[in-house]
Amino acid sequence: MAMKVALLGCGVVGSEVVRLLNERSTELASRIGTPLEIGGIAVRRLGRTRGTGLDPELFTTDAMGLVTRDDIDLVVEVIGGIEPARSLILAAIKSGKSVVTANKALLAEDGATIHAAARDAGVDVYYEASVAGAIPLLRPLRDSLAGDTVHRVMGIVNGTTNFILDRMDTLGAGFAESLEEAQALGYAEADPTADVEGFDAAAKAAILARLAFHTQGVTAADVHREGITEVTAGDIASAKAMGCVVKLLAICQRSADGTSVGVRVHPVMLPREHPLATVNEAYNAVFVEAESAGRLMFYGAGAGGAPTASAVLGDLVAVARNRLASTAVAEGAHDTGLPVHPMGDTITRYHVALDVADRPGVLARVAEVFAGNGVSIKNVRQEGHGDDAQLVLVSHPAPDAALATTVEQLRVLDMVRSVASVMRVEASGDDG
Ligand SMILES: NC(=O)C1=CN([C@@H]2O[C@H](COP(=O)(O)OP(=O)(O)OC[C@H]3O[C@@H](n4cnc5c(N)ncnc54)[C@H](OP(=O)(O)O)[C@@H]3O)[C@@H](O)[C@H]2O)C=CC1
Ligand SMILES: N[C@@H](CC=O)C(=O)O
Repeated sequence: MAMKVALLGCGVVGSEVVRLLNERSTELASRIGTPLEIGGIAVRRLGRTRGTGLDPELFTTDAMGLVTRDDIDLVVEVIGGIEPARSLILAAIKSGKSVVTANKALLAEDGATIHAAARDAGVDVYYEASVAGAIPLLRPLRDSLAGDTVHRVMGIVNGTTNFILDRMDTLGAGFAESLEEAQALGYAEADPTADVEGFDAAAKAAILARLAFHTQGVTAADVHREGITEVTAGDIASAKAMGCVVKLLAICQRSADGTSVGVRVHPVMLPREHPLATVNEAYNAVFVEAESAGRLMFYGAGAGGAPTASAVLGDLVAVARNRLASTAVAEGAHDTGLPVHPMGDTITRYHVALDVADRPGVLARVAEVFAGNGVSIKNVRQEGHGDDAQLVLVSHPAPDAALATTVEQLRVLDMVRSVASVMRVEASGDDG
């Protein structure tokens, strides 16, 4: 007998899920051991042309009625956002359905509730598509690395911002036109503020931290977040001058003593020889550093309808197989309870470019401010002369709070006309 799938949402991702379910029905049936059949599709606007070729009778605006129908076995949620997605997923779980979702915003805000409900009901909640699109990353972290100790997860997890930064770097394109292009290609969230202000990457970072460090309490609100809206053409040029490229990174890291974790999303300058520096367009790439496995790198399409639908289908096959075997993965039962430490305690490195008056004693005064905050300078160079003089400094690793205070104090020095660029720097080696 066929297993019936309820699809919630039929937009960029949902319509590709429909296409792949139709095109691959025979292979999927043989891989699972039984066919999958679309039992219904919930959308917001019934009249919209979707080109799925499906019977219009399958479409409904009654999503709650659909997920609680007795003949539905599996639910795929690709609506996005917190509500009604949360209520629909919880209702599906309560009525014994396994769920596949791409919804990082919801999982980052309330994943603990959803996993607890799934454990109680003995059903699966799979969400590979929620982080890094097509890249198999979450199941390797959850399953393959379950016997190891992960120290750091660091990567590019938002396709839209990587696309924009890449266009700004390689073509000198503007921010707004690059964002419009990313939207047209189906990479951006329904509200692209989630992408450019770093909310989407922060949600993904929270999910990665939870899986990597087995700590259920990390939510998007715990993640230090800075987006790319403040990145200027000057920052890009400054990075270029240093042989670097600007990327928005998500970094989840155990503290040196292993008693807490840091979770952050912000732009960084990366040396061009760094493997993440070569990740262009909407591609994503994530480094995982584990005690015994060493360094692993995951790379692939991070956004877009078809790549994301591929991850959804992989999960659908997995949960369908589990259902046939009357088993489910109980996720989140074990909790290390590791707390998230404040950004100020995180060890980072800064690049600072200052427009300064070109007069004797400037460098000494600037160096004094760094020293006063216990921050040592790795290198310094002067560009230009007279009114155009710019002092460019890169610090050694130091607590982020000390670096931030250093910049605040530099801003008010009378010989500093303006702070032209401030950005964290990630080294090619281990000292980042
Ligand atoms: N796009 C991408 O590259 C990726 C997206 N994701 C995630 O996948 C999910 C879907 O994204 P995407 O497909 O791009 O989003 P879209 O905005 O393209 O599609 C959303 C779909 O949900 C439907 N919908 C919205 N509100 C309701 C509601 N209240 N009841 C029923 N249906 C509703 C919409 O209906 P209608 O068509 O009638 O408006 C639409 O079909 C999100 O969680 C997103 O974060 C994850 C990875 C990559
Ligand atoms: N808007 C997201 C879509 C995938 O998660 C992105 O750009 O990465």
